[in-house]
Amino acid sequence: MHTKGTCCCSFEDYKLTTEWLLNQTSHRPKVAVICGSGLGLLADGAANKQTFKYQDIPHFPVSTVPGHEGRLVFGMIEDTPCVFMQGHFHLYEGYSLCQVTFPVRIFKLMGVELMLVTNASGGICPDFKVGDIMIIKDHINLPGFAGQHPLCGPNDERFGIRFPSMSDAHSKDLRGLVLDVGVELGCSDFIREGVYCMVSGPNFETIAEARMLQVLGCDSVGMSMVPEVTVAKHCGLRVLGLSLITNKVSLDYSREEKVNHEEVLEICKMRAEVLQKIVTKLITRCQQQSINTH
Ligand SMILES: O=P(O)(O)O[C@H]1O[C@H](CO)[C@@H](O)[C@H]1O
Ligand code: HPA
Repeated sequence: MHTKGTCCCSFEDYKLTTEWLLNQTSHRPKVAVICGSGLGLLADGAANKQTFKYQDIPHFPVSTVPGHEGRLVFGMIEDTPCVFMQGHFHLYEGYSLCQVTFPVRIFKLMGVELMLVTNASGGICPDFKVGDIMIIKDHINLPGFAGQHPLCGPNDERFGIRFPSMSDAHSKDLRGLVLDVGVELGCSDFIREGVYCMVSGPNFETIAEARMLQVLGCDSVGMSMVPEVTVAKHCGLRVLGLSLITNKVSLDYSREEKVNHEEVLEICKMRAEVLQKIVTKLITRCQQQSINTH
């Protein structure tokens, strides 16, 4: 029985979904890629694909936001077995954080070791331009400050410890690797690094809120990713986050432009191909490194 404020998913739920998937596919993914708004194309580079609609997977939430296809795609990037989430879940859709992060624990139980998260966000750092790709160096869990935290409730030691450290949530090695990959692909000009802040949404920020976030040290703001990263880190996955700057957040009352989701998707479409190249190369490099270090 679940009590108020605790996780709505039991270990048996996670196990059932994992076993269902493992029975349906012979893929055994080592890398999971969560594709943010309009970035489902990241799965296109995978070979030997097998796709499941979220609605057909037991206990899986479904995507309700345009730009989130709602499909789980298994496939190979060179020699690395991967799983791609074409669309993820948000608090503003009405999901609990336990539902939002449900797939992460499924990945863990399936044997995934590395999770790459992508998303769209609004640039707060004045140096950022629309179309920049921000390597997430760190994050601020703003809903977490108000008790909206995916690890609230009884701790399940089978996944991780009660008080996990988050000071190294975003792998330093992987961040360095993205910079190298950026140089190789000739796209260093628009690769940045910064702090991502999660807000619950669904409205875009007021100017006063945006100014507050800037004072707090946020370089970009979005409505996702932090719960997934927190749960991934809790259960021992390596994590790398990449955020596409799709708009500049208004910090000035005289600015007339207003952001909208269509514009966000448009920029994602424009950058999806290069982001796909970065993700593909990164996965290949990780595979080579693990071969070299074993
Ligand atoms: O974080 P993702 O899902 O990539 O998308 C971002 O873009 C949407 C708003 O346009 C919100 O969902 C926000 O979080
Ligand atoms: O400006 C933004 N704010 C919050 N979330 C977002 N996702 C894309 N752009 C934004």
